[in-house]
Amino acid sequence: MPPMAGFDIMSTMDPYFSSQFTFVRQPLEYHLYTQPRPESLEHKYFITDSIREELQKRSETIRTAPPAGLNLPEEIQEYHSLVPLEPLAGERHKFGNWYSAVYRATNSRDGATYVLRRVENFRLMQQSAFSTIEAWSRIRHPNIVSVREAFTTRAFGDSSLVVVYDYHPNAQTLFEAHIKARAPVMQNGRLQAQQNRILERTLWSYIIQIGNAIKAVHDAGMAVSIIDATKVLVTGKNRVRLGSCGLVDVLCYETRAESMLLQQEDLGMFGRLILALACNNVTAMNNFPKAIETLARHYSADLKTVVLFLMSKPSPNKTIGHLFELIGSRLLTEMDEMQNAVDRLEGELMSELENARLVRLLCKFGFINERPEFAREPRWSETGDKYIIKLFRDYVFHQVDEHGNPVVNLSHVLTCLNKLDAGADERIMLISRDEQNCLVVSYKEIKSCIDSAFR
Ligand SMILES: Nc1ncnc2c1ncn2[C@@H]1O[C@H](COP(=O)(O)OP(=O)(O)OP(=O)(O)O)[C@@H](O)[C@H]1O
Repeated sequence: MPPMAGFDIMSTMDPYFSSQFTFVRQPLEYHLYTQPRPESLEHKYFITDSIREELQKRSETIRTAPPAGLNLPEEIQEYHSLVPLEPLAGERHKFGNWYSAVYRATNSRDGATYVLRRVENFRLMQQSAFSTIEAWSRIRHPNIVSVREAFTTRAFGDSSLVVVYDYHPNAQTLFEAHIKARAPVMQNGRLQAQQNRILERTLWSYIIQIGNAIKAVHDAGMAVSIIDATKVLVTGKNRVRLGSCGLVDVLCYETRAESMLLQQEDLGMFGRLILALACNNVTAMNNFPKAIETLARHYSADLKTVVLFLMSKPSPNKTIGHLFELIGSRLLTEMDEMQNAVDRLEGELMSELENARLVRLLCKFGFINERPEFAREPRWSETGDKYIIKLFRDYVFHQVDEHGNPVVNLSHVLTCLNKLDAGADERIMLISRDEQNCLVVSYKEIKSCIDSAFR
């Protein structure tokens, strides 16, 4: 019996002989397993439009140039191309006792984009205050905007403190996403206020994500110190991250309370944030009984229990760990959602799987075909290897139907390129445009022509 390709049948018979008869693994021609899809499903070769649009918008936001005349420093430390992330004119809110401003900037060392949060007119009393930023920069958590570094600068014309964070393009604050009043819209011929009420399952998702972030910070022996609707960012579909971490630690370095106390305060702030989101009002806490009544009217009793726990008096039992005991099986729902989201994204990624390889192949093609500087060189003449490549290019891209109309068929192009990349033995007939020449060649031969021409 002839041995099977790449596999010696003897090696399965007697384990004592296995060292003599080894299994020879053949390279898989897996490119050939990509079956062309029906023409009507050609769009499936690419990620869906909604995701593409979202990512494209983010990429565009990162690349927009700063408007002229902003009068901002050209460069601060290693950061340049500053763009304010909020309007410079109009009402400004204070961050504690200070005015602050947020800028996007590019780092010249790694080329990445960051956020600089500047606190104006700040005088650093002790250099050791920056040790808290070092501790923050060691925390990497999916629900915390990463803190990179902090420094003081006179580049803005005053003495400013700058804390650098990761940049999440097109992020919104929870306030902007859920609480800020929206312009009324036309409905049934009448202007109507837009419904802002946040869904209960979204609220639970936020509670779990923010609770998770707080737990990571408390486990590291630190406190968040600012949990506020304007300082929590929504960075994608229902994904939230605590922003502005570490800032209070530097600003209030001299007057910081003990971390146990600060952690209890974190839980209170967290409760107030949930209440503000549930009531659609940042000042909901000013009338606590009414706020609880509104919450009870629109949401489940479990949500009320969580808020009451977070707003209860400080006690040794009031910890972020205890909150997760109250949340219970809702954690599983959140886990399901997350896993579904990963599956969805993997599915999207699958549709782009072959594209990078095919683009490289097309680039190779582009380098070889129609080089004007070689037009009269015998080596690049319209004969031999280069001629085959040219005819193959026509076979892939320039076919016409019986009426002389171009055949625009993506599946045909991808099938040809896949077979070419795999160097298949299949033979095709290449015909010159004037129909005077006809060559029968295999993909394997065309592949070797392309390789040698490219070299
Ligand atoms: N790390 C970040 N990545 C992307 N955008 C951010 C980041 N941090 C803040 N922003 C954006 O910058 C803008 C200004 O942030 P800021 O914290 O000043 O919010 P704000 O709503 O203006 O709060 P305040 O009322 O306290 O000024 C917000 O739109 C926010 O989405």
